[in-house]
Amino acid sequence: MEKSIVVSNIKKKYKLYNGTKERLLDLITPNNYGKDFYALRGVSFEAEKGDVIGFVGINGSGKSTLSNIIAGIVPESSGNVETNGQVSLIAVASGLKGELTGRDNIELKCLMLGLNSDEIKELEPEIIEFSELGEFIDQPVKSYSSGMKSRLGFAISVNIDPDILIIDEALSVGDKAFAEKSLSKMKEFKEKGKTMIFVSHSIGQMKQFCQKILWLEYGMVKEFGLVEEVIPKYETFLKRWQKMSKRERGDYRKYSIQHDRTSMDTLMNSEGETELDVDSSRQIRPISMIVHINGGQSYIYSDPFNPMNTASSEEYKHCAYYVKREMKYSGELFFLLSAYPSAEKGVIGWMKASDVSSLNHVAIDEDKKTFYLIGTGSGFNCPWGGKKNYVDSDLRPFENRKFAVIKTDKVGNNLWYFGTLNGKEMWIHHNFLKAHQ
Ligand SMILES: Nc1ncnc2c1ncn2[C@@H]1O[C@H](COP(=O)(O)OP(=O)(O)OP(=O)(O)O)[C@@H](O)[C@H]1O
Repeated sequence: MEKSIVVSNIKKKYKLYNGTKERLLDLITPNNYGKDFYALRGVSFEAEKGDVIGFVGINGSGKSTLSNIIAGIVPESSGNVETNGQVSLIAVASGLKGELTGRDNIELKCLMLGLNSDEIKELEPEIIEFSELGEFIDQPVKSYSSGMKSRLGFAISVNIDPDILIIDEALSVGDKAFAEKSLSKMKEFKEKGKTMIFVSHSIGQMKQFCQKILWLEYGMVKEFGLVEEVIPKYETFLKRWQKMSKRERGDYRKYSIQHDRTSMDTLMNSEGETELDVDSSRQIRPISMIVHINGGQSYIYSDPFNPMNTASSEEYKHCAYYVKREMKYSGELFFLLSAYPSAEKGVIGWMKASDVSSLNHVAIDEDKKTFYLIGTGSGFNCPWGGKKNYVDSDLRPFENRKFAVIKTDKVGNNLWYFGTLNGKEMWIHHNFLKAHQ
C-alpha cells in the first residue's frame, strides 16, 4: 500500500508565560523564562492512500495541533512529517484573512496553491456557489459568522481538489444542510480514494465516515486502529470521564503522563520537562482499622493513581473490612480495604477515607476466657461486622450458653471476643456477653 502520511515521533512544545513581562523577558534576555508545555509528546502514525482517519480525544488532547502540523501550518518542535501530495486543511478560521473579502480570500488561497489566473477564474464560481455565501462573498471575512467562515474554508478546500484533506471541526459550526452537503462532498473524495483526516467531537460522524481512529490523550497516542475497535473503547472512556470530578480528572491526567514516563524519558531526556513533575508523595503507611463503606456513590480504585481503573463500591457495602495500609495521594487520604487482616491477602482495593466510616483496630490478647450469652445480638466473622459478616444473625436461642474465647480485639472503644459457639467460630460484641451464667 502506498503511504500517504507518515508522522514520526512528533513533539510540539509551547512556552507558557505568566503575563506579558515574562514573555518579553524570555525574548530579550538569555535566561529561560516561562514554562515548557508539550501539546504533543511523541506522536507517530501512518496513513495509507485512501485512508479516512478520525482524530478523537477530549479538549486539549492535541488534535488541532497535530492537524496543523500535518498541514504544514504550524511547525513541529521535533520529529518528522512526510506527506505524499497536496494537503488542504479546513478549520473554522484557518488561513482566511479577515481584512480581505471572501472572493479575495479564494484568489489568495488559489494563488498560494500555485494555480494560474485562468484556473482561478474557472474555479471561483464553483467555490462561491458551494459556499452559499451569495452577496456576502464581497464582504470582508472579519464580518462573517463562524459558520460562514467554515463554509468558505470548506468550499475552497474541497474545490481545489487536494490529495490529502484535513477537516478540523469545520462541520460542527455550519448549519445542518451545509454539513450534509459537505459530508456528501467528502464521500465523493472518499470514493476517489483520497486520504482524509477528520477531527470531530461527533462520534456519530466518526462512525459514519471513518475507517480508522487515532485517539489522542494529553498529546500522546492512546489508541490507533479500526473504528469498530477504538470507538467503543473511547465511548466507555467518555462515560467515565463525564462522571469524574475536577480532582479525579487532574489525577487521571497526572497518571496518564506519569504512566508514559518511561517512554517519555527516552523521548525527552535532555529537555527535562517541568510539566512532568507530578506529586511524588506516594507514601504508603501501615495502620490498623476496620471500616464500613458509607451510603451514596463511591468507588474502589485498584490504584488511586489511575482514577479510570475503578469499580463501584455498591456490592461491597454492609460489610466490614480490615485496613492495614493508608496512602496520601494528591492531598486525599486512601485506605486499602481487605477481607482479611492483611495488606496482601483478600485485598478489595483502595477507597477514599472520606467514603468510609472507620475505627481503630487493636489486637488486645490471645488469652483464653469464658463468657456466657445474654441472649441477644449476632455473631460475625469479623469484629464490628455488618449484615454480610453474619455467622449467626440471631443469638437468642443461645441464652446462657458458654462462649469459649481465644482472642480479644478492640475496635474503637468496644471490645470484641472471638471464640466458638455451638461448634461455629465467630466474633461477638462485649454487650452480648456476660461473665456468669
Ligand atoms: N499557541 C499555543 N500556545 C500555547 N499552548 C497552546 C497553543 N496552541 C495550543 N495549545 C495547547 O495545546 C494543547 C492542545 O491543543 P489542541 O487545540 O491541539 O487540542 P484539541 O485536541 O484540538 O482540543 P479541542 O478539542 O478543544 O479543539 C492545549 O492544552 C492547548 O491549550
